[in-house]
Amino acid sequence: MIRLLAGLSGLATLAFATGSVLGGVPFYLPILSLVVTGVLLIADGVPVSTSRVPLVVRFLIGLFAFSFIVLAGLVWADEAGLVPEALQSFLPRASSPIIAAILVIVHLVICYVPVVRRIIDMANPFFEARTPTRLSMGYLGSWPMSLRTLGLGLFAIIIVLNVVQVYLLVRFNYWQNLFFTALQQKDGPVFWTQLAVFSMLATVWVIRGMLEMYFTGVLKLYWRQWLSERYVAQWLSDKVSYRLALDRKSTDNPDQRISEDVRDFIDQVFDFYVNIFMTSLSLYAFVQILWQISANFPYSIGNFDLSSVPGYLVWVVLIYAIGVTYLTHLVGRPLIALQFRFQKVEADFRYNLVRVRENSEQIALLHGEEVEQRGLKERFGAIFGTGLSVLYRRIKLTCVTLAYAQANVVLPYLLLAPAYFATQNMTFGVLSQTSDAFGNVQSGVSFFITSYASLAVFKAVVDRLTTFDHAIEQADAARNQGVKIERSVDANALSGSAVDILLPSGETLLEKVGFDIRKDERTLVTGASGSGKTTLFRVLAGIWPYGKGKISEPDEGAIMLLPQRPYFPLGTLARVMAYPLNADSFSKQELAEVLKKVGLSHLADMLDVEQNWAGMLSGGEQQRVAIARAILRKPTWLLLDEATSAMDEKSEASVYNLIREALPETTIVSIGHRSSLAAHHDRRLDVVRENGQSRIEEQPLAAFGTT
Ligand SMILES: Nc1ncnc2c1ncn2[C@@H]1O[C@H](COP(=O)(O)OP(=O)(O)OP(=O)(O)O)[C@@H](O)[C@H]1O
Repeated sequence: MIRLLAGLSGLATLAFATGSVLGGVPFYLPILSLVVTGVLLIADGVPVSTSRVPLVVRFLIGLFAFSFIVLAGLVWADEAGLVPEALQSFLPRASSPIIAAILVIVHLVICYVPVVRRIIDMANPFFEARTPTRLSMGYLGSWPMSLRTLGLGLFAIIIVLNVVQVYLLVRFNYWQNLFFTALQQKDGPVFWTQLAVFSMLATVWVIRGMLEMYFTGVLKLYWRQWLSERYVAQWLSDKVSYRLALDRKSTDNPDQRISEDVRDFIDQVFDFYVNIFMTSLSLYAFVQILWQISANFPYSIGNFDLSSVPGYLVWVVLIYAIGVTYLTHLVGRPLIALQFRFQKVEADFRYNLVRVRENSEQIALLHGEEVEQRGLKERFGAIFGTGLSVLYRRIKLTCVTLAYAQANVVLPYLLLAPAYFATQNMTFGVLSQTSDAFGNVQSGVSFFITSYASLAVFKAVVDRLTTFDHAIEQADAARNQGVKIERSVDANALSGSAVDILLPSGETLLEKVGFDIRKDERTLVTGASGSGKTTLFRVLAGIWPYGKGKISEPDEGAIMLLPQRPYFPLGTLARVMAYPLNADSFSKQELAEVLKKVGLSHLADMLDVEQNWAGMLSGGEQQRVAIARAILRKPTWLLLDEATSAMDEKSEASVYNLIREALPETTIVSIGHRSSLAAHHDRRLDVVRENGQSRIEEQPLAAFGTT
């Protein structure tokens, strides 16, 4: 597509050059056309590599290049006298193709600005995604398309709507002149005509606003859905979330990054681009108007005729806007740090409340309410203090901005009134139009000056997402990096030789240990608290990334590990039991039978009940549900890490007997501290911790509990 445009633009260059030599066509058209052709070729990978320019920028370059060719073509057609008189008023200004060509060039250049490039690189994958989706537009219907078509299509519509907005602003500006002049001259017919024109313009204005809101909202939602799903998939792929949690220094709050930061990134990248685009266009349009009008307003300071400076009103507005924006910056600057602090103390307070809610039982048992109240009061004290500082700073800032807004009402008149009174034939319409153009230029300049502050906030969001990306990449790479555990498949044993198991800090927990757990015997792993039993199980289950040595074990799917505190997802009891499979993977009857077997027959009628099961069931009952899960899954190897510790000895014995009956093909490896467990196993491995290091020793079962 871009190449086709480059070809068209190349042909246009030849046509414009001929027109220019023959006379009529302005000399800059062939030059610009040549430059646009060059940019298109570079964007398409000629002569540099294609990957340099992201798709989303190539698309924008293409869009603006197309506008350039059309606009330049119209200007050319007008010069050639091909446009009928009636259509003259619809022709673009001679300068319009210049803006389009500038936009083409600027978009290529900004690709090479490092910070902008980082932002584009983060935004681009959405616009490249070929994932099929449906664009549904309420009553109008819905259409299948790829995300890439949807994203680029909506983006193009939004840009066109913004161009329409600037066009309308300019039309309103001219309308002011005609309308107020008609009022002043008591010209009834023109007044009524202009009122009708206004109604039409206003209607288009309202419809345009609604359309922009709709398309922007839809695009942002699709984009956010895609980006959140991508992050969630990366986060939950191949144990990345677990490894991220192990390495606590790398990323805080992945939840916040996936929800708030993704939302903020999309909002800000979008608004930032659209605002810059819109403001640039409007500045361009209104600077021209103000520049032209300046000549009509003679203004002298003493003997100096200010109006002898070309476009002096533009310079005045520039100096004024820079001055006031600088003042606003001085007064408002401390607010950024204060806001940051305010968000932090708010988050601290909320986090404390959540902790109290989650641990309400412990707090009640320990009579900790008073201490908690004091803690919460202190946290709120920080909110109060910071809130007051924010308030005072805001009042000062509002004082400046309100005064500025009021001054803006009269300032243009203050500047223009002397000329208005001194010039007999100057209409009130011109005065009003000038004041409007003045306001537009001034707010455009202010936007550019203040946008650096939003860029700072924006950068913080981009940084948080980039570090998250890096952390995910690192956690993914940690699987292979520094981890020297060689795994080979052996369906009949869990064995290891010269295995070092390390902690995330690099410290050695188990050094050069060997073990051989065979399929045909039930093994009990014992050892003092903190000796490393659970970590050994994590290594066997394939989730612990820190270590080296050789391990042989069955395929990952053959091993199931039940921890002391099982995880219960939110949802129905059937879902909890079937996890991680779907609830409908098992029939209700099957689930009810297993519940009965593990001694939870009283829950058999509640399989479809949705509630916080982890909060409602006792520790022992939760462990029984986990055993039920294992019975449903029928693993070849079942690792029980104190998975029956919350049960009394009798219940524990019946659970072990049940496992033996229900899962005759399954090999059990348990971790436990109770001597009664010896009866359910054939051998014992003891993890001994001495001088800060642990080793594994074979010990007689009979000695367990008596040592
Ligand atoms: N994610 C981690 N980060 C840092 N240290 C850890 C981590 N997990 C475990 N450890 C440390 O490793 C050591 C062994 O822990 P592990 O849980 O394997 O012991 P254990 O023998 O199962 O203890 P217990 O019988 O009390 O359950 C402990 O000192 C523990 O603090």
